[in-house]
Amino acid sequence: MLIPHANLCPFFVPTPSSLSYEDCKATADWLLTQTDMRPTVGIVCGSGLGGLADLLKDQVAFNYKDIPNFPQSTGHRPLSDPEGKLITLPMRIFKLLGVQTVVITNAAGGLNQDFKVGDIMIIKDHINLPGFAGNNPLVGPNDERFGVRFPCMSDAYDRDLQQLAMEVGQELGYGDFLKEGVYCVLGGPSFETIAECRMLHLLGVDAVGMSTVHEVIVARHCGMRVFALSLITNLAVTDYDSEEKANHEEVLQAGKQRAEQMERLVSSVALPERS
Ligand SMILES: O=P(O)(O)O[C@@H]1C[C@H](O)[C@@H](CO)O1
Ligand code: HPA
Repeated sequence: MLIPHANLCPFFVPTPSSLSYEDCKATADWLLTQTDMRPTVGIVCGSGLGGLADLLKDQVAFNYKDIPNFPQSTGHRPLSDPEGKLITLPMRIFKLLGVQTVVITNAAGGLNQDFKVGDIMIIKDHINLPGFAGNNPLVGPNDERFGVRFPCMSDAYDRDLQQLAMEVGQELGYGDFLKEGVYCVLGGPSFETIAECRMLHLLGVDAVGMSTVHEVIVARHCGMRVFALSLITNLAVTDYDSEEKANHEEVLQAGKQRAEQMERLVSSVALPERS
């Protein structure tokens, strides 16, 4: 199953009703009545990377508005938008559909000095910076039917899938632009200041973005394997003399230029029967 993802809403505070087991089960059960397909891989597409959907054969597509309890739209939300509470709901629906592996892609700004625009970074770990201030999607009552109260995150990103992606990437001839690193999420929607980029660099962050981490936390909470890639669409500005300015058009453009390779890598790692 494949969906586009929403940005992190920094003031996201889940309420029991927004994430109840019963809501998710009703949604999953409805989807299962609509198709004989039983997905084992769930894919969340990042900015400019929606072309992954075209790789799927025998597609069954649903309008979000027709799916019970499903967020009506995703994408860029103002901080106060209450629908932002629902960004991780699809992970729990994936789980109840039988999905075992979640693949997430995103666009990100490169902080590692060795990174170039167009590099693909296999995410090996993350920093949930908003989480330091209590912004964690698991805040609130815990439903043990999804997972434990205090889930481990030291194994958030599946190491076997990371290694497989490195090997497959080398075989595909992607060695020059395939990297690995730590992704840090910020709330957005504004891009970072120069001082913020410098701070993130000092913290050991390789790429910065506005998504993915909350989905990863919820996916791991309910026991799915996670594989995630960042496309480096721009280089974060750390120099006050620089004329560079991050902008969304540049992000989308870089996404288009590397879309084919991203799609091939994802399909080779997660959907080997399709590649
Ligand atoms: O793939 P995502 O949505 O994480 O992409 C980044 C964050 C913003 O949505 C957008 C900014 O240009 O790109
Ligand atoms: N910062 C945050 N999010 C991003 C960036 C960035 O530089 N590029 C793409 N998404």
